[in-house]
Amino acid sequence: MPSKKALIRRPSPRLAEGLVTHIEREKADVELAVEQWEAYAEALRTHGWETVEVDSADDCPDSVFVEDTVVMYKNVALITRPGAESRRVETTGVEEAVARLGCSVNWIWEPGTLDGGDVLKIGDTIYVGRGGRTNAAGVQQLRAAFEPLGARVVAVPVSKVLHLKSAVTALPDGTVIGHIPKVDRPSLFPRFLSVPEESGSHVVLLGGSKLLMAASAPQTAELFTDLGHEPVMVDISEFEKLEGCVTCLSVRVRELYA
Ligand SMILES: NC(=O)NCCC[C@H](N)C(=O)O
Repeated sequence: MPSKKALIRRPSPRLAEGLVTHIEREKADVELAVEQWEAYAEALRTHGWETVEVDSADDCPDSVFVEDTVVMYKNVALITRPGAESRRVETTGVEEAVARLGCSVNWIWEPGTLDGGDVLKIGDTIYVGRGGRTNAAGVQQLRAAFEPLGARVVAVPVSKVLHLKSAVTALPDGTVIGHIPKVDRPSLFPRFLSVPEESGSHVVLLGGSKLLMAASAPQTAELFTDLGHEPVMVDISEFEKLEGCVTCLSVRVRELYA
């Protein structure tokens, strides 16, 4: 039976030491971050997702951004090899968690690097961002892992932001959304809608017309409401200070038949 589980990982007490690449560092308030993370997890549960906590990794400041460590396609969990060396140790706990869930497990190997934040799935098309964290070998390995299972992998350049999904995600109808100044090549996507705020580019599909979005994108939420979607807003300000967005705080596991 198709599953509706979401992996999440409690913020590390060292969250404020997380990596910052494209923005100025602003000190994150860890206590507030934990509250925001709990509200985020609650929003997932309210909309029918069973949250599964990966064992926390207190020594890994960026471990809350669990999306970067694993890519799901069908029942296969592809454990990544994060582009930032300091994040590679995060994958151990995630590997244990997906194995416990009954996923089939595969890996990105050296010299490949790939962050889950660079992978956007729209049906059986998998866009992968080739940027600061994902290299060409990582793209090739992603292809080798998922194309035999029926996916078509499309590589796109990413230079203006941390990850592909910092620039674009997709609405339930497959329309790709992004804030134009941050998107390298909007023309690569068959249907593209420009949004007014950078953080409006990030949505997690909760099911039906519900979209989980950051509270920092109220104008984009209005645009989506006008188009018949139903935004569910969460404040993730402390994660945004570390270049995180709503997408990177969870990994939805939808096709488990265990
Ligand atoms: N998928 C994502 O957008 N992940 C955000 C990761 C932020 C973290 N501070 C990092 O630089 O790796």
